[in-house]
Amino acid sequence: MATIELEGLTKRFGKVTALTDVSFTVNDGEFFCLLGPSGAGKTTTLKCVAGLVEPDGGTVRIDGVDVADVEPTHRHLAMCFESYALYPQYNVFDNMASPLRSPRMRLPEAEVRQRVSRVAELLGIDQLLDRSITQLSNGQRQRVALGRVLVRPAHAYLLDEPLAHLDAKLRSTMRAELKAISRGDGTADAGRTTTIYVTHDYVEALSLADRIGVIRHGRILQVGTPTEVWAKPVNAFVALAFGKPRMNILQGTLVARDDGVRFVSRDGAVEVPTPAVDAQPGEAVQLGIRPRDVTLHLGAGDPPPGRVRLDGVVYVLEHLGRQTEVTVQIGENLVSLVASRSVARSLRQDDKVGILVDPTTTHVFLAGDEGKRVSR
Ligand SMILES: Nc1ncnc2c1ncn2[C@@H]1O[C@H](COP(=O)(O)OP(=O)(O)OP(=O)(O)O)[C@@H](O)[C@H]1O
Repeated sequence: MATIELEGLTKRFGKVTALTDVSFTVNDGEFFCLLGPSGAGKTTTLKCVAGLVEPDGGTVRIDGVDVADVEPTHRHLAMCFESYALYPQYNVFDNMASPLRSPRMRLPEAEVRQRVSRVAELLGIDQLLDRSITQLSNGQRQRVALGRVLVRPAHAYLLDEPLAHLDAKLRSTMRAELKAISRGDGTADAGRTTTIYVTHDYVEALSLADRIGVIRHGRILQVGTPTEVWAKPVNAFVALAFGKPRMNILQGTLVARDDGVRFVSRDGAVEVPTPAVDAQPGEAVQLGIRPRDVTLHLGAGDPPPGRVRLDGVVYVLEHLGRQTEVTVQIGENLVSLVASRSVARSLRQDDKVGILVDPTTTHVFLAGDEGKRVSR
């Protein structure tokens, strides 16, 4: 177990700036997900921690010690990068056992067997232990590569998209297993192992992480618990990074009315009170509404107290299994919501519908794709 601190890391590759002032701390035993789109700098960050990339500036500390002069092999980290290298001439068992039999570790063979079989069982590859690597699917290879990391006693695991090549069902099973392994369940090592886990999949981050660091263009935008990044995204980019369907973002301005400040869309068709906003009337802003915070209001009648009714027409219906994504056009604005199949079944394109918005669940950001959150 270890604390890992990154302070002001910068890295350039020629003209490309991969990291700018990256700072965050991963606490002892914490499962930390680094989430960001392709090219954001996730792998480079992980490699700086591992010692495989030398940062141009900044510091990496492991348990309070600056590791700039510590060789990768002496950092006591177990790493799994997406381009996993396995020994094709060995079977699965020997691949997983190889780090434990290395001259540096040389664990007794009984312990090697015990560790390999526990992890293999957790990852669902125990029936493959005698197979040659060449006889495995990509998904199975990926699990072997991950297993090879997890068998090792280490101060921390650095995992780079370890579930990338698995199908959806297996990914979700593996997520649960990984969470269990990181807690120390079923492994020989007591307690939780500090883990930095790189992913571009927000579901993975929300379900696995104790805390998430959102990275874009080599900068950390927000670090927070899954609840914090979901409920209080610091800017519009972070808001859009979580959730499917994605958060609705409407462009407009803040306008002072007699009863308080409101968001008014550019075309004037959407007006929603913005009760707690740190911005001035007249400012260009974006209103964020999560699809699951919007409901349909079919028929006439006043909205329930505390809700705002907006009227529009059905723009598109998209079936998502037992639910349907309904996109409603209000003036020039599109607002998506998720309705039950039974409710959506009665709807047709161009039908007039009302939607209900609870202003206390909305998010207000300044204009721009990284527009800062101004709602409290
Ligand atoms: N060895 C290298 N030489 C040149 N440029 C590099 C090198 N490694 C990374 N980069 C560049 O640095 C930036 C960050 O890359 P990095 O691999 O860290 O992103 P990432 O978030 O892990 O992306 P992905 O999800 O696609 O793996 C990218 O623009 C990438 O092209």
